Parts: sequence; structure tokens; C-alpha cells
Amino acid sequence: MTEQNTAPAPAPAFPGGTILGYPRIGRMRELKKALESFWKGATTAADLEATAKDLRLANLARLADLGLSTDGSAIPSNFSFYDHVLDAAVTLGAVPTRFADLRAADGSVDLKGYSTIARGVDAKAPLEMTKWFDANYHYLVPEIGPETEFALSSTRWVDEFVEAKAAGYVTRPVITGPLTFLYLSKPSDEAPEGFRPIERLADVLEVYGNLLEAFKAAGAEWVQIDEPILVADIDADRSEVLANAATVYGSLAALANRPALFVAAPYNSLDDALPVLKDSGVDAIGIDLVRGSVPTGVDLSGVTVVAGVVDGHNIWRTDLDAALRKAGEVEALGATVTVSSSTSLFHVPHTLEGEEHLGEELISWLAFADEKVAEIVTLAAAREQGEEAVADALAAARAALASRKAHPGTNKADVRDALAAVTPADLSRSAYSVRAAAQDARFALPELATTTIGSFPQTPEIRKARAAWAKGQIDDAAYEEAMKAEIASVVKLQEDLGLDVLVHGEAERNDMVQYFAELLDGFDVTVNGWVQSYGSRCTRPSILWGDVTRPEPMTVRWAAYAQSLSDKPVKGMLTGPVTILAWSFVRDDQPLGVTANQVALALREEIRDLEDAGIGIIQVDEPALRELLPLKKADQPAYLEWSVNSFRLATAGAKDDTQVHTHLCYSEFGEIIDAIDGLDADVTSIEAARSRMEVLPAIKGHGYERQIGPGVWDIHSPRVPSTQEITELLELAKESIPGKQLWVNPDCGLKTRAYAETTASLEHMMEATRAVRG
Ligand SMILES: Nc1nc2c(c(=O)[nH]1)N[C@@H](CNc1ccc(C(=O)N[C@@H](CCC(=O)N[C@@H](CCC(=O)N[C@@H](CCC(=O)O)C(=O)O)C(=O)O)C(=O)O)cc1)CN2
Ligand code: MET
Ligand SMILES: [Zn+2]
Repeated sequence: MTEQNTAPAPAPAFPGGTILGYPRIGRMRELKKALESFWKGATTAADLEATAKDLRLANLARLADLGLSTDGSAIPSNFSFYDHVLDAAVTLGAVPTRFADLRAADGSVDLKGYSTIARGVDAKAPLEMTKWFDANYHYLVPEIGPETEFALSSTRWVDEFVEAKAAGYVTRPVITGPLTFLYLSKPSDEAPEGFRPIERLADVLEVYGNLLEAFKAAGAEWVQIDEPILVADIDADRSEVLANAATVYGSLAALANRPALFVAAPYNSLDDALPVLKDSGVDAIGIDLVRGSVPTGVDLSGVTVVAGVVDGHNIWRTDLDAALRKAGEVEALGATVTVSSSTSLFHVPHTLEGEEHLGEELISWLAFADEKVAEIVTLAAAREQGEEAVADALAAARAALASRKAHPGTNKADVRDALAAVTPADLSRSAYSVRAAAQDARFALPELATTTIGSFPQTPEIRKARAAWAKGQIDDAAYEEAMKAEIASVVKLQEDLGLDVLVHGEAERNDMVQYFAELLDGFDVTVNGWVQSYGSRCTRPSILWGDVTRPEPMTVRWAAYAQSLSDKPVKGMLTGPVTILAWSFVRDDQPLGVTANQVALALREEIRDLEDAGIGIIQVDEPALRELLPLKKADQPAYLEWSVNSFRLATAGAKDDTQVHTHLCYSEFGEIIDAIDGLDADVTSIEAARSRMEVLPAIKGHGYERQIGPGVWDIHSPRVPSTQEITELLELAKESIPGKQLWVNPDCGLKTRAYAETTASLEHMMEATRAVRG
């Protein structure tokens, strides 16, 4: 531990409150559009730079307008073209060897090179994409080895600070911290067996030191270093993590020429890392008081705490009284407290403006990013000037909370009764052997049965038709016809290719969660509430505010239509309860497990209706099962129990000869194999191509007896896999899983792909299957 902080005393930390970060995509998704147009070659890098600059400056002006102080570095600058972890990688010079040619003499990569690392090119795979903590955001996984030459390789972060300063804002640059960066990285292709990226900590730390000096030289007063890894129980010895935290922040704090350091730890409690940061000499510590709790048993005298009391990850209007209470409790531990959001606001949409269709009452319960900033400004004013100064705002928040609590839609007797009547028997089907025999007799599928995961390309024509329908430019019948024509063409394509189990292609779905949210009661959806999911891809998470019911069948007419076009089985396609919760903004006034079971009961009814319509194979997707896994190990068993049970409640009403499939992607399946087994699906498809079937030996070791479809085609890239490649993957799969348990399918749905690569890849998949069947 070092105590020599020779830097001048920092200005007071963020008076008037702050936020940990702001949405990057733009109110009108300006960044998405500019990126996609640049990638298509329709605009230049200079056009993209210009749009990004306008966006950054507009955001600064808006934050100032909303009341964040322009003094004391209260306004963060946290822009990213694609992903903040990728930004850290290119800034540190951590570009994988296969992309070395993209670097200029000074080590930097331009926007084209940066995009290539994110998206891949020809034979070069992009960085792997995976879930960011427990969010529906995906970061790019840096690849680090002994060969990685760390050096300050980009001036972008400093340039953006300078740009803001020139516009009159001394912002607080936000960067991903060295611990989070290295613990989230994976070993490079060149790394020897057993190498861990964290072994390079000393080298990385040196570059962070250089970076802090560069910020200081540019005039930065504060820098925010995000270290969410410190709140998570990861696959590393906790004492190692804590020792590294002490080293990193002790040595960065000891730098002579640095801005004040604010270490932020969103997404849960710091627990035993809090005393370590406190003793390190950093100038402020950000704690999450929404997911995490007020620290206990620690003296925070002399510590500046940025108290995350406004939920950055959900959209409910804040209980301002409770927020003030929490801030007071932290103050009682001796800390100097500034109020803030619990996480960056990039998990929520920009603004409620334009969402008036939601109705006054629902709107009064909500706060998106801009409204949250206003809440923080109110809280800071209450603390600095006394509650009388903001009495009206406090009263309005109380009234909204009361109205939400009293609303009949949040407490429906029929829903409560139906859940209370659920018995353990409702969660179980017959033994798998009994089901398998019935399904074999019904479907007589070949070994290595071929299928796809559900969606086919969402073409511009489909999206245009839906947009026209939403605007009333075409009527229901015309839209219905357009979607049916699409379904018919997708069914025909699959028959021509010779697939064994078909899908209808999901043309009618804007999104696999929003589609259901629009048809279920208890949800509402936004028109412009976009949130970045990865790169330029966004979703509009639905708002699950009330008790859930299904007024009428949601998928049956599309499924029945598709089935009417083929003698082969067409899969019914549903999204599971956990994923519907994970990708929506979910009510925070009851346990998630209760809400999941309400959704499950609605899906259970849907499955019965699909069966009645003659659909024999039904897939219930749960790609987010791993995503909601709590960051703290102690919380995981309870989560796994309710999540698995909600899936079973949704599916266990199926008849023996109905084949239930599930699909999971973006998962580190190893950790949740027991849970996957617990789902009791007859067939499970998983993402496996990029990892070359890595998980199958573990599944074999687990004694998994049901059927499994490891993906043989990485659909996240436009690259077409060769027949040879797929054949090899199938041979590899057969080493772990007997042919009669094995299915052949892509990694995930094809909605983000175009037809050219889809058709070619599926042809190769079918050729490879025929070759392996022999
Ligand atoms: N919710 C969710 N989370 C998920 C996934 C997912 O599928 N859904 N998949 C995983 C990966 N994440 C993904 C997230 C988004 C997309 C994606 O494709 N998003 C689309 C938007 C999808 C959508 O909502 N489409 C709507 C609206 C499309 C749109 O932008 N329309 C235009 C108008 C259409 C036109 O004239 O061309 C507009 O509103 O301006 C529709 O089809 O109806 C995009 O960003 O481009 C893919 C994967 C994990 N998390
Ligand atoms: C992100 S999982 C996607 C599953 C869905 N059935 C699809 O094919 O698009
Ligand atoms: Zn998927």
C-alpha cells in the first residue's frame, strides 16, 4: 500500500450528483445508422466521425441542460463506436496477431480496422462476443498472450476529452479498469496451455499509468475507472483478485502526475474489495446500492463514496425517500457522499419523450436515462439544500409509487389463484424413455436430424412491411399476407434443402421477446426505447409492469399455416420465461421467480393450443438462462431453482409424443450443465461452432441422456463455413455424443444474416450431414 499521493487535492467529487455513463447509441439511433452505413460503404470514415462528434456534443449539452453540473467533472464522457472493452483493447495495443496488419506504424487502428476486429473478415474470426455481467449487453473478449505488446496505442480517449473541453465541458473520462479488462480477457491463440491473461498485469498497469498521465496533461481533473469485476465471484481465487486490486490501485494512486481517481464498481456489492480500495489511496469509490447493499462493518471516514442509489439497469421511477435514506446510511459510516446512478445508464433508453402512447399513469412510474439524471439532480439538491427545496418533486415521486402499488393490474386475483394452484406434479413430464419412444413412433427422424434454430433472415422488405403496417400505411390483411408469403418461401427453401424439421422463420416477429410482450397483458412496449445489445444491434426491452395473462393464442395461426404447407414437422417457436424476463424491464416489486411463473403459465396455455392445432414439436428458447445467473455464488442456487422450475412449469404440460426443444446461446454452458439437464427438454440446441464443440466432453461426462444439437455454423458472422469444416465439427461431436442423440443445426437463429450466406451455409450443413451419415 502506498500513501504518497503527491497529486494536488482533487476538486470536490461531482457536486450536484453524477451518473456512471450515458447511452451511446443516440436518441434516434444515430450511431447505429452511421455505423451500418459506413460498413456498407455508403459513407466514409469522416462521415462516421462527424456523426459521432455531433452525438457526443449533443449528449454533453443535454446532460448539462438536465442539471448535471458542468463543474467538478460531474459529466462523464463514455462514448464508444462499438464496445468499451474493445476500446480498452485497442488503446492498450492488445490487438490479436491475426489482425496485426490492421495497425498503423504507431500501433493505432483506424475505424475500418476497429470494425474488422469487431466483425471479422474472410477467414479471420472477430473477437468473441459474450455477455457483460448480468446484462443483455455483449462485449468483445480481448485475446491476451505472452506475445501481446502493451503500449498506449490510441489517442481517442484523450482526444474525446479534449474535444469536450474545447466545447466548454471538463468531463470525466470513463475507462474500463485493468482488473476487469484482464479478468474478462481470454488467452490468445499463441498462449501456452495454462496461461492466464492476468499474468500480464504489471505490463498493463504501466500503460494505464501512461494513460492517466496523458489525461492529466490534457487537463482532466477526474478519471472514472470501471471495475465491475470486483463485485463478481469469478473463476479465480478471491485473495488473488484482492491482492491485485491493492497492487493496481496502490500504484496508480501513487503516480505523481495523475487526475483524481474514481473507481466505480457497478452491478453488486464490493464486499471485501471495499476495504482494499479504501486503503489504496484512490480518491472516490462508486458503489451500487440498488443491486448491492449498504456496506456493513467498515469505517468509511475520509472516503468519498459515489452512492449508486438510482437504478441504472431498470426503468422504474426511483423511490426518492429510500434513495436519500441509503445515501444517509453510507454517510453515517463516515463517508463523504455524492449521489449517482448504480450503473452506467446505457442499459436504459434515452428518454420517455415520444412514449406518450404508454399513458400518463404508466409514464409516471417510469424513468429512462434523462429522467434518471433529473432524479439524481433532485436527490443532490435535497441533500445539499434540504428536502424543502425539492418538496414538489419528492411528493410527485411518492404519488407515482403509490399509484403503481395500488393499480389493479399489478395484483390480479385470477393470476394469483392460478399460481397458488400449481403443484409439483405440474412441473414433471413422463420419464424420458417413455417420451422418446412415443416421439420416435410419431416422427421417425433419421440419425443426425437436421433443423435450424427458428428465425430466417429479417430482410429489409419484412422490416419495411412491418414499419408500414405500424404506421397504418398497409392494413392488417396486407401485412398478414406479406408475412404468409414470407413463411411459404422459407418453408419451400427448407424443403428444397432437405431439412428434417422445419421452422416458419419468425418473419412476423420484430423481436423474440417484444413480439410476445405485445400480445400478453401485463406488458407495454416502447416505440423508440432502444438499448444497445452489441455493436450497432439494439433492442427495445418491453416493460413488464403487471400480472401476466394471455388474452388469446399468440403463435398458433402462424405455426398452423406453416405446418399446412409441409408434410415434415414444423417446430412451434416460443420464448421461455427467463428470457422474456431477462430481455424486458421487469417489475421490481415482487421476486423474479413469481413473475417468471406467471409468464410460464401463459406459455403453458400456448403450448396446449399449439398441440391442439397439430404442432408436434415445440421449441422454447432460453438463451438468457445463463445471463441472469447471479454474480455472487451464494445467490446462484436459488436462481437456478426458480429459473429451471419456470421452464418446467411452461413445458411440462406437453404430451409424451410432443417433442420439446430448447435453445441456449451466449452461454458458458459448463457452469450450468445441471440446470440444462434440469430443464428436461427432449432436445437442446446450443452454440458450439466457435468453441469447436468444447462443451461436449463435459456433457458426455455428465451422463446426459437426451438429445443435443451443438451448433455447427457460427451465425454471428457473414462467413460461409465449408462442407469440410462442418463435417469435421460433426465428427468431433460424434466423439462425445452418440449419433442417435445428435442433431445438426446452426449456432443460433438466422435473423441477422442475409439470404446469400444463409442458403450457401445450409447447403453445406446438409452436405456435411449426408457425408457423416455415410
Ligand atoms: N431482445 C433480444 N435480445 C437479444 C437477442 C434478441 O434477439 N432479442 N439476441 C441476442 C443478440 N442480440 C441481438 C439484439 C438485437 C438484434 C437485432 O437484430 N436488432 C435489430 C432490431 C430488431 C427489431 O426490433 N426490429 C423491428 C424494428 C426494426 C427497425 O429498426 N425498423 C426501422 C424501420 C424499418 C425500415 O424501414 O427499414 C425503424 O424503426 O426505423 C422490426 O423488425 O419491426 C437491429 O438493431 O437492427 C439481434 C441480436 C441476445 N440478446
Ligand atoms: C438468441 S436465441 C434466438 C432463438 C430464436 N428462435 C431465433 O432463431 O432467432
Ligand atoms: Zn440463440
